[in-house]
Amino acid sequence: MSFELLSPTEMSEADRLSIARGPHDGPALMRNAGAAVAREVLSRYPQARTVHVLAGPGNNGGDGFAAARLLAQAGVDARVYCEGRPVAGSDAAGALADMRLPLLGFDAFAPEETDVVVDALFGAGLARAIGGAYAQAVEKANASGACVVAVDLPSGLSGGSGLVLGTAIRAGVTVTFFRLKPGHLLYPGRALCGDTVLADIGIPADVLSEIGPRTFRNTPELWRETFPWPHSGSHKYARGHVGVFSGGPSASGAARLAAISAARAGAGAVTVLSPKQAVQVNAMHLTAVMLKWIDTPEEAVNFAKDRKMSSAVIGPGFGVGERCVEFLLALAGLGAESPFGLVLDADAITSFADAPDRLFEALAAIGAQTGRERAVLTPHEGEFRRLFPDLADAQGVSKPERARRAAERANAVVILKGPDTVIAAPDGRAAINVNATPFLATAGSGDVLAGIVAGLLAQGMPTFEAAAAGVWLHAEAGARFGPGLIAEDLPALLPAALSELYNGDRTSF
Ligand SMILES: NC(=O)C1=CN([C@@H]2O[C@H](COP(=O)(O)OP(=O)(O)OC[C@H]3O[C@@H](n4cnc5c(N)ncnc54)[C@H](OP(=O)(O)O)[C@@H]3O)[C@@H](O)[C@H]2O)[C@@H](O)CC1
Ligand SMILES: Nc1ncnc2c1ncn2[C@@H]1O[C@H](COP(=O)(O)OP(=O)(O)O)[C@@H](O)[C@H]1O
Ligand SMILES: [K+]
Repeated sequence: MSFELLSPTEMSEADRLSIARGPHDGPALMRNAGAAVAREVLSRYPQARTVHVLAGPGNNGGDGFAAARLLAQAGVDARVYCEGRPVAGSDAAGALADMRLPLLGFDAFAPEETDVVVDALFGAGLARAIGGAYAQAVEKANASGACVVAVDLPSGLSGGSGLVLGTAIRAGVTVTFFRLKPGHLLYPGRALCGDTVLADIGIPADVLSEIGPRTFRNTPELWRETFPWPHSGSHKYARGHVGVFSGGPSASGAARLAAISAARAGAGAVTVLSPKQAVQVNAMHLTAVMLKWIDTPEEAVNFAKDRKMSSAVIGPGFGVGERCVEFLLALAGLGAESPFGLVLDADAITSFADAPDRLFEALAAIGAQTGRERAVLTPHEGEFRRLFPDLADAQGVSKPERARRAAERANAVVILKGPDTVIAAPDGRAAINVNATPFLATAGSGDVLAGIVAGLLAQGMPTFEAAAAGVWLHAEAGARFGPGLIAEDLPALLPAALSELYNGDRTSF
């Protein structure tokens, strides 16, 4: 499956460019869309005798008319309900004229549990909250227990943001066209779509070069070419050296989780940088990972320079406060001689809650030194709110857009975590992750993610790609375990996920 995602505006641009280039005009695209929906209904629900088609006033309704015509031709009892009529001369009006089935009002809509409902009320053109008779029809469909096949999007779901406007239909299957939309992958939308089927309706892929999509599904195709596999001439120093800052004696586990994960992700060397009081406890638990006693920011910077550290993780278990701020500001000065990647998680984010601009300025300095942002922030929604309170509360703004604005402001790649983790870069690229499992919601899981990303950064992978690959690998590892997963399990699950990537076992993800 392709990885570009199109906003409703970009999708209508794709329609427009495709129609301008031919060979399919608007009515032909609509017939193809209707045929894809009818095909899905007939193949999934061969026993269904009655199919209720809810048609809206725009082209989404037009797809519904086109599907109803084919369903009736196939011998199905197709009943079509419509309140407003399509605008005269529109493609939808043409599809209605071709359909030749009676139009019923929404009052007559009373689906049984064993029926199928085709939801063609609103798709890309949903402009405001659904209300009135449309909302009642949506509620009736949801309450009926009938299987719903949504055309393009479950009605009420915003294709751009994945947010619900007013109310929304709950679909068992969603048939969408040409490319997926962000709303199919972002919650709550993802949960409303059921299975999402992507249908080819004849729009040529080369329209994308003119549209230039900036939002993607996070699949290996997005970053595979930049993945840092070792080659025959590699030696451990060429594979990067990661430093992971440890907290005190009662908070050192997070750093060790991040450290072993960085090593599993392929870093040639990993050192836990530990305060004196925690050196002993760290020493008892580390084998391949090295250990260095570091008490001051100056010692950290000197060690990083002497031992050619190429990335660092700071935050997990480190402790919130001025000490963390001082370490971070010192590390931000690295990178003048060679690229230095910095992953900021947990306490390193929270430590700047009172003065986010201080952090953003420091990260801008890294960018200025290395020519590109080399820092990654990994907030969950709570941590995001501490640094970007205005963006956290922005009404109706999608998760990718919030992450993008944050990335631009922070001069860093932002991994905004959750069931639909978004990775965003200051240049406007954003990827939505789709392979996670809820079993990843376990203490320490975020520390593992921070370590994986640092491991990839240390090997020279570009920042956005390293962040996206790290999120994918973390989720893939979690998905391989399932129930009972704890964070300690994750590093040992990485080799299988990496092998699959390395061997190219799966050609499409
Ligand atoms: N172009 C093509 O060739 C192809 C397009 N395709 C299909 O077209 C779909 C997009 O069609 P679309 O742009 O007409 O939008 P659509 O989703 O039907 O809604 C717009 C209508 O709804 C109305 N409306 C909006 N919100 C409302 C609300 N809350 N409550 C009440 N009314 C509301 C709005 O009215 P207005 O806002 O103007 O008052 C307008 O009348 C796309 O999803 C795909 O299925 C495919 O066939 C492939 C080829
Ligand atoms: N419901 C969920 N489904 C999938 N992944 C989830 C879910 N909840 C959390 N995660 C993932 O689990 C990880 C938790 O990280 P974080 O909240 O930082 O935990 P911790 O600080 O305990 O390590 C993140 O990668 C996040 O995306
Ligand atoms: K719909």
